[in-house]
Amino acid sequence: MISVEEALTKVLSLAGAASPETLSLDQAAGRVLLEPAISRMTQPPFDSAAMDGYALRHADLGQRLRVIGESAAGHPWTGTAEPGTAIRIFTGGAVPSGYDRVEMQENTQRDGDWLTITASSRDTYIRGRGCDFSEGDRIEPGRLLSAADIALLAAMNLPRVTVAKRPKVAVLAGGDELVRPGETPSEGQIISSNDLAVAAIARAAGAESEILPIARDSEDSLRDSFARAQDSELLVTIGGASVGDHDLVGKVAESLGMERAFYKIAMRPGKPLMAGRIGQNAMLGLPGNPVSAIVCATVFMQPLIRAMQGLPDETRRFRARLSAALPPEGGRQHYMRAKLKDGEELPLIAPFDNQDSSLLSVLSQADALLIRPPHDPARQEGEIMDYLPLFH
Ligand SMILES: Nc1nc2c(c(=O)[nH]1)N[C@H]1C(S)=C(S)[C@@H](COP(=O)(O)OP(=O)(O)OC[C@H]3O[C@@H](n4cnc5c(N)ncnc54)[C@H](O)[C@@H]3O)O[C@H]1N2
Ligand code: MOO
Repeated sequence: MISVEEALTKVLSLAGAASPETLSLDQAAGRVLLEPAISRMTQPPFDSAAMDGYALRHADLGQRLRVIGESAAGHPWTGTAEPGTAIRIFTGGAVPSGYDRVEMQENTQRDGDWLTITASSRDTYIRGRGCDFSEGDRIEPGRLLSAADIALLAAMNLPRVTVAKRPKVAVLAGGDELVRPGETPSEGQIISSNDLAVAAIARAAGAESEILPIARDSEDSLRDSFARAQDSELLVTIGGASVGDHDLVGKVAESLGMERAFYKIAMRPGKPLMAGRIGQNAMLGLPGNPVSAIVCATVFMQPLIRAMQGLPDETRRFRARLSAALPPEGGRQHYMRAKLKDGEELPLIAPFDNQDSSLLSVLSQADALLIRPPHDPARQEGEIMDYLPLFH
């Protein structure tokens, strides 16, 4: 069995280079930028008023001023500045050259064409040309485009960007016991839940995920399902990974030429995780227990899908204080389903009593996975431990 860290390195090495596509900005949020974006604008393109009020000259403060023009956003004033004058100006309007400050209208008194400054602000209320960004400024590739990035790209007058295609991920649940939600299970059957969860987790990481028809517990059925996944860059199987007579995923994958990166890791839940490559495509074999499948999808599949889009592994651990004592651990790194509560300088974390890897009702209440390294000794209440936030 290899460690979680070694397994993650091997999983990430299954990612090929991201494929580029050009999208309009309204499609690009949540995508990874693959080429530098180079601004075609300087922003603001002119000195611009930050307040509604009057443009004037600092040298004229203390005098009554004659209002000789108006500058509104989109409607600049084109006359010539003269001493002792002011320009009525609105937020976003160009400050005409020759004027070096804007006074907000609350600090002025207007009488026909005449203006008195009743109080003078410390700020000039001028946003200088280029104070935000300049033509030629770059946004470097390798970042996930946020709503703010989209706004910045738009302001830079870049209507299209080159981003990573969404990786195609096929999710395959297998087992004679499984039927779809809404169907009536026969004796011995249950509802397939894992494939829906795994597909949702894949989508949250930026993939286009397809849920394949449930495979039966036969080599032929599995082979058919693998064939359907040929166009997907990543096939994620669920179940059939362990040592039982009906656990056929590894066998079928190998008969199709899978180069296995590893099988079995020192992780709880998730021991029978499998990863490798079939031809050009990556494959992850998740264990069937629902919590095992979902935890492995979070810890391994999500970083892999991000890597397929050119993103580095951004998994961040957080710290919390244990709100109860814990017994020592065995040889596998344990991801305990836990609940967070506000604490003083750190949040408090409480693992659920029942950590069985079949319990979806517990996982659905959990907001964190408390990480206990292999052979972690007994822990006291109040000790500081690492955790991963769940589903955020
Ligand atoms: N003798 C041993 N038995 C088991 C071992 C072991 O080391 N030796 N490991 C256990 C661990 S740990 C895990 S995890 C499971 C993983 O088994 P499989 O990956 O082969 O999963 P299945 O046997 O197919 O299913 C396990 C469990 O999960 C349910 N399941 C499967 N798919 C779905 C689905 N899509 N939706 C909902 N539930 C699903 C399935 O019905 C089983 O109850 O093996 C242990 N055994
Ligand atoms: O490792 Mo299994 O994934 O504990 O239930």
